[in-house]
Amino acid sequence: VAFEPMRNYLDIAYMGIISVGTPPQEFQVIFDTGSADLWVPSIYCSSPACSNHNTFNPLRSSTFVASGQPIKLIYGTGKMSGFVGYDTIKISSLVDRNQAFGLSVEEPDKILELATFDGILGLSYPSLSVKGVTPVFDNLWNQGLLSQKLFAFYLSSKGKKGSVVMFGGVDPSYYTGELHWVPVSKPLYWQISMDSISINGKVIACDGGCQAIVDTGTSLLLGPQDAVLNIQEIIQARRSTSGEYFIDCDAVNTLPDILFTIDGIGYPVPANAYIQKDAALGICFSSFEGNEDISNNSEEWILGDVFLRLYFTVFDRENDRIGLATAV
Ligand SMILES: CCOC(=O)N[C@@H](CC(C)C)C(=O)N[C@@H](CC(C)C)C(=O)N[C@@H](CC1CCCCC1)[C@@H](O)[C@@H](O)CC(C)C
Repeated sequence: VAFEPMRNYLDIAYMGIISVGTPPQEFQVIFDTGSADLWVPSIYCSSPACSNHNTFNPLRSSTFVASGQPIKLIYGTGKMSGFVGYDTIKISSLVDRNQAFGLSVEEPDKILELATFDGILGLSYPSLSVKGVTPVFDNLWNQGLLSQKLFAFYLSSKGKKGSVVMFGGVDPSYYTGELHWVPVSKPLYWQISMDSISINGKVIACDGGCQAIVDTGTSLLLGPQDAVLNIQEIIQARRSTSGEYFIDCDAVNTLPDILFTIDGIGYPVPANAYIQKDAALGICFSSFEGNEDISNNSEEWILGDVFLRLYFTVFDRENDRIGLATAV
């Protein structure tokens, strides 16, 4: 099992260090199960986001091979465009040779300029990656570097042991109880079927079942606008002028768990997880966010870091299933 330690940035993002090229050039990347491509900023990018981040210089890598293929990646927050190159990528003890990755030429969004990471390493299915590009995990597997075709995430909360993504095996010291396996419903994202979302035994969303994407690259819990509005009301969150929903911080002690039932098993999310405290401002916000991208009828949720801090998650490509267990 290869362990890649990650830094927890304010419970918003988890990033680890990889190196690209020979000799190695280091980058901080988000390990994102919600996308499938690897890219890093390059010396050919003049966006503000590139001038204040590490940039890859292919001219200084003896193992770099250019391809004329353009690449353009669009995320919920942020986008990049550039071109595809091949080089050696190092992730902890793993040496991923001849890996296709994006070199950015444009990174127009402010969010990437302010980001505490340089690039993104996607861990979703190859069907989600740009045409003809083999994702990192698939390349690692194809090179026989992993004993099992899976990876797992432990996302730390404040003051707990370090966050880590482990490749090729599961270290059971990161969870208690049993792993519950849920089949991937559609192998594009790490997508599963969810039974319901309830509070005090009453279904408040995902009534009759819905889809959920398990996404390490998303900070909060996203759902259809009106479903989320209903939850905001139930937890007495009030809309601020800036569009966020804030809650009386004392409510953490009185609001009940919200239960995400998946494959017949209930996964409680306590109020201290679905309420984010902004320590600096001393105010509290709801961790539920309406996703305007997702139409209200295709009830689809995104279980981000808020959920993943509570539940150690195994992403099993061998069996197209996700394992969930209570994180230590
Ligand atoms: C308080 C609000 O927090 C955020 O908006 N956080 C950002 C991540 C932060 C590190 C900038 C977020 O959740 N972004 C989601 C927003 C989306 C759920 C509407 C996203 O685009 N995540 C990216 C990965 C992000 C992209 C921005 C850079 C960091 C990695 C990817 O997982 C999704 O595109 C997957 C898709 C199913 C929605």
